[in-house]
Amino acid sequence: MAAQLPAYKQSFLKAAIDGGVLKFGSFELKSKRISPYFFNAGEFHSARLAGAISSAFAQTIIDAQRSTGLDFDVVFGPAYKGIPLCSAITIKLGEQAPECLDKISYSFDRKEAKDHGEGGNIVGASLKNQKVLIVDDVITAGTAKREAIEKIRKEGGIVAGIVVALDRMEKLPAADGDDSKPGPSAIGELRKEYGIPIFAILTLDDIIAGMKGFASDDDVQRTEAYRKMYKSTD
Ligand SMILES: O=P(O)(O)OC[C@H]1O[C@H](OP(=O)(O)OP(=O)(O)O)[C@H](O)[C@@H]1O
Ligand SMILES: O=C(O)c1cc(=O)[nH]c(=O)[nH]1
Repeated sequence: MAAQLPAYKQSFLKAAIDGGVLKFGSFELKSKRISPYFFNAGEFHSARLAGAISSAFAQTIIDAQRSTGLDFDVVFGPAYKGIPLCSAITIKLGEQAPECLDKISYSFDRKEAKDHGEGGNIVGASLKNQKVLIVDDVITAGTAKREAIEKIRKEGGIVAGIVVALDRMEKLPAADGDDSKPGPSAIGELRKEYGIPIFAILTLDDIIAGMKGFASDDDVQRTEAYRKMYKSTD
């Protein structure tokens, strides 16, 4: 286990490993890259694991509030994996910081607009004129995060920041499709382009340090080779 990590990150990494959230093999990502590892936040479904992931998010958010002044009204989870996250994290924040019980809410989007009943794309708190914190499982190329930012802005919200469980530390996909060239990070470009802070509970470096005790040498080598190929220059 990565010894330098704060205790709550270590126990989150342990929960991800023990809960089978972190898998090794061959996985096609949203970006079309083929990855030897995959972080499936859908596996955090038991009461124990849902508690573990929401606690780690709440701790990361509270640390960011203290250290950077992060301020928000609504916790927004992009469909689909962001949906249970935003709800569980909001409940956990209310428990850990009771002063925010009546101050913060959650909200999420539908992948397809609903054309009956209340209609629309957003479920939960209105985003209009609200400071919105996006929570999601993973950041790879930043495509899903860009879509979420644009949706929130369209609804009149102000994006306050992003918190993810895992920063895969990857470079942006190359415009010419040649992924072998060095490139800037997806996370750094989002920070610059939108002027927002982005926080992660774990990074790929933490995972590689933590997997050494339990994964096969072959999986460690393939994950290190993937990091070498796709890690950003910043
Ligand atoms: O493009 P990025 O911002 O780097 O993020 C990669 C995202 O892609 C996946 O979501 P997907 O859109 O496949 O939806 P899901 O939540 O339904 O799995 C995954 O869950 C990450 O959230
Ligand atoms: O980039 C993705 O699509 C992705 C990577 C990952 O580790 N986990 C996930 O759910 N999606």
